[in-house]
Amino acid sequence: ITKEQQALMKIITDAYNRHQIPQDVAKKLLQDQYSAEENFLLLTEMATSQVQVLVEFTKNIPGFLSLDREDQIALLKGSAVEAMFLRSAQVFNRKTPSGHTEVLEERIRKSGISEEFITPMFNFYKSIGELHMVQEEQALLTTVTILTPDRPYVKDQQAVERLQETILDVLRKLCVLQHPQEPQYFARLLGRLTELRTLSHYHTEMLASWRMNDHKFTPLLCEIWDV
Ligand SMILES: Nc1ccc(C(=O)O[C@H]2C[C@H]3CC[C@@H]2C3)cc1
Repeated sequence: ITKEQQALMKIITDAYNRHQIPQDVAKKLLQDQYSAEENFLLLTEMATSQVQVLVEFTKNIPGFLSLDREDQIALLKGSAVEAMFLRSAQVFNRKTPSGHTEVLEERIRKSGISEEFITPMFNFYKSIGELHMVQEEQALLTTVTILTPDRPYVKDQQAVERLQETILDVLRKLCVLQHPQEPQYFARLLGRLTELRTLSHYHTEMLASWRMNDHKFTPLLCEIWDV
């Protein structure tokens, strides 16, 4: 890893750690009662704050703000679900001492999300947990997801591709350094991104089923997901 690649990794990882869900939102998961309504409202608050965190994090990706403005929006809208599932997988797998994990799982299971989406979601969380990613890998993988050139409405795909390749190069080298006994680790990481795309299709249906039962979303979630 070259000096400038180390600098790039540091910028991205620091930004990733700096922009986290506010503790008060995470703490709420433990307090209030368990009605489906209450759980749904908590998840809405969690998802909204995760999107806000995503926007702030993305602004720190070197080169992102130099992209065409409309392409920046297209990348954010196109990657929000995947970045959110990646982030919530990491929150979920961080065995917090106070057992947030079970509570969060309980709330997700009892929030009006139908079983057909719950299963793939928790399978994904498990498959992310099994990777035991270091925080740099988490930050870089999320960045690779955001910088996906073939999102809908991206005009200058080349410019996005150049940025993504830079990050992929650092991530590949980092994986070799962090997991020397596992040469195919980098490929496994990228395989998770494919699983993420499947999840985002489930997510769209999840939103539609919530809308059906006139569940209220926040303006930010409506805007980022065109609901
Ligand atoms: N009104 C909404 C509430 C929650 C979501 C959502 O995607 O929730 C995400 C947070 C974690 C639990 C389900 C997914 C992952 C979307 C709209």
